[in-house]
Amino acid sequence: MFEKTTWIKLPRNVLVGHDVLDDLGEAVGDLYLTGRPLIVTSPTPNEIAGDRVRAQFDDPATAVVEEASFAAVEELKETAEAVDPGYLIALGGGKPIDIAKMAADHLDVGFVSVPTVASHDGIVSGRSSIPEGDTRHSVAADPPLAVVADTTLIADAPWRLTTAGCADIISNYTAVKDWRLARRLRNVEYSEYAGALSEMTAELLVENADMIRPGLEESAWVVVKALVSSGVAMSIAGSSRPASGAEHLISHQLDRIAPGKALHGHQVGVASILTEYLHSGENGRWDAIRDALAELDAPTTAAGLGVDDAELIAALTSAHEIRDRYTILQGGINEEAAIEVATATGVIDD
Ligand SMILES: NC(=O)C1=CN([C@@H]2O[C@H](COP(=O)(O)OP(=O)(O)OC[C@H]3O[C@@H](n4cnc5c(N)ncnc54)[C@H](OP(=O)(O)O)[C@@H]3O)[C@@H](O)[C@H]2O)C=CC1
Ligand SMILES: O=C(CO)COP(=O)(O)O
Ligand SMILES: [Zn+2]
Repeated sequence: MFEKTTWIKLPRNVLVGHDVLDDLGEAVGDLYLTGRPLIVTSPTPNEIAGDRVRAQFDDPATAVVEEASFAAVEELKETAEAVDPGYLIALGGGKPIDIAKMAADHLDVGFVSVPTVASHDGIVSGRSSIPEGDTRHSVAADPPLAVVADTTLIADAPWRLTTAGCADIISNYTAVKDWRLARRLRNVEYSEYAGALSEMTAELLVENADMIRPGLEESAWVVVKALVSSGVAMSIAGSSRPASGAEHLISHQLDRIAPGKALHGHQVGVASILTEYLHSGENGRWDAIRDALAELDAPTTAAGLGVDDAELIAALTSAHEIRDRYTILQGGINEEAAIEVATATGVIDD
């Protein structure tokens, strides 16, 4: 008997473009939500865009979060108890978006994502990534009901955050390779639709890297659309598999070994060079990944990430220990082999 069920949760309204922040009220109105909104933001986006958001709603409440942590999620839930919001609006980068996403899930209310940076695909996905001690927990939650991404604001945000978002998308290329490998060797559930969408999104960014430039609104638009596609791929898969393979494991280990030194997207980009080499050898597309990252001003080396060669090697050799997710690193890579791949790809010096 056929017993499979699929439940794909996707945002209903996605607005990306020039000054669309002023259409937020209309996009939210179209969702038929009731009650007052609680706007969850952090200091800079609150200063840049908080008043423009508040002006579009009756009786909005605001919570400003300073850090991403489980304590911040609990604090937000306490604020929500006092405010009694009908829904949450997250305004800012990954920090307020992840906290609002998780709190909304616990409170059983909807949430709307209003990214002011394009730093990673968490701005549209159904996953929160919350640091705790030296670990980052990837927690499933409902994706946003709507995403309103104002390219005017995003184009003005620090360029390094945008290049991190680009690198997070480029890393989908190796994430999908790991997913396919896991299907072949461990029969893990695989979605052709999610895999193809994620892979195509990464390919498009690699091919068009030279057209993505700082301060250009059109570039912000291309990057946000790619992040939306990546989020949709994860929603179709019902997991982060289409966008998170061994390169993400290496990055998660770098978060522990060398915390706070580099942005998530930059770490997964460099790690993707390594895992592509491991998948396909010297004739693989690791150099196309490296060249696309370089074209975008994203780091391509350990030094570019601000981490020591030894820290990079430690992350690479221990990445397989942290998650039950079959990848090219299953069983681990020893130090000698790790140094060889990192040297061959120029990620560490000879
Ligand atoms: N859910 C997921 O899949 C993933 C989640 N993450 C999580 O996301 C977080 C990192 O994301 P990131 O977006 O870098 O985090 P932040 O929200 O901290 O944003 C980065 C910086 O940009 C500032 N900022 C925001 N908008 C603007 C703007 N328009 N102009 C200028 N500055 C701006 C913020 O200011 P301020 O300091 O005032 O907030 C902050 O200093 C981490 O908590 C990480 O764990 C990372 C990867 C994946
Ligand atoms: O960063 C992500 C996808 O780009 C989320 O992946 P994780 O499930 O590894 O946290
Ligand atoms: Zn990522």
